[in-house]
Amino acid sequence: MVTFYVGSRASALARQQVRTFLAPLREAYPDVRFVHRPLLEGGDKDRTSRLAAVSVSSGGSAFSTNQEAALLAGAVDLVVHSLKDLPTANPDGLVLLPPPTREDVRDALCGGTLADLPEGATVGTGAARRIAQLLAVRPDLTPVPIRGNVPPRLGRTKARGGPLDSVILAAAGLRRLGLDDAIGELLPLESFPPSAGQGALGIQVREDNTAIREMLTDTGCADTWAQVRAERALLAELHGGCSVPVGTWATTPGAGVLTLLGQVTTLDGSRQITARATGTVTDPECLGRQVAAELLNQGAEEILARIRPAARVGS
Ligand SMILES: NCc1[nH]cc(CCC(=O)O)c1CC(=O)O
Repeated sequence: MVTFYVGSRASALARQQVRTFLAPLREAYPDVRFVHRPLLEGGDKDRTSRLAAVSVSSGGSAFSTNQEAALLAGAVDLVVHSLKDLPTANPDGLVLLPPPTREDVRDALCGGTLADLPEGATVGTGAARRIAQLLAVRPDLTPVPIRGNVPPRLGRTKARGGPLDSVILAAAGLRRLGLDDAIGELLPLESFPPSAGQGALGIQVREDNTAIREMLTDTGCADTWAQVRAERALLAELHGGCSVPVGTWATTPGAGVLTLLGQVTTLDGSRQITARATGTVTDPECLGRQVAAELLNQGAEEILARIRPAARVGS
């Protein structure tokens, strides 16, 4: 019997994402054994994992470098990431495969609605993009930096006994964890375009692992794949990671059409640049570069250059 080892972070969300990803595969390949090997990342302190010591010095994301090292070392055959946590620079020897259909791409306000929050209300989010977008529509609100996994972040709201009026979280994570009832408002995509790849899984394998690549050739969603490639190409062109105030949202309305919205906002929300274009699903990177170029034409570099050294917190 063939066994494939599947890596992911050890959080509840990551475990749920692996279950969701593996369910159809387990059904389609009853003779293959899929073994989940959760692996703690970055700030995680689990000493029991024999893989926790493996690390790469590629300067990658705190959410993904251990996973990538485990893949390269052959300790796992495949890693299920949250795509938006994966840097756009691809480590040598690893490739991304088309992921399953993406979850809800929107950000969610938990604890009221934007219109109902009183003047000066606190909104928990550490993400530069979310802070900037929030202040662009409600400059009176008070962003409060929060970090950590989804459930403890949600626990910071007054509704759940915490100190904050509200928090912003990705709808995808909330839905995957069955926490949809905490959503007060799904933020409109035109003013709150998400992080590149939000709501999608990042399915990463070794480039030379033909067995698993063959098995997974037909399991991905072509529309999701075109969308996230365009979004990531836009982000890469702006040299952005997960810590810059860049929002991007691609759609595939049908007939091979791909649309892409890009948005860059100053951290205080006072200036916002938006660009959009339409292309084809056959060349998502071209569309991403085109929209990025339009943003740069409108002055995006000036905004990003000012923010880059200061921005540290992801999402
Ligand atoms: N940066 C943390 C992170 N990475 C992926 C998700 C949620 C799931 C997703 O967007 O795919 C989250 C939490 C959040 O932003 O609320």
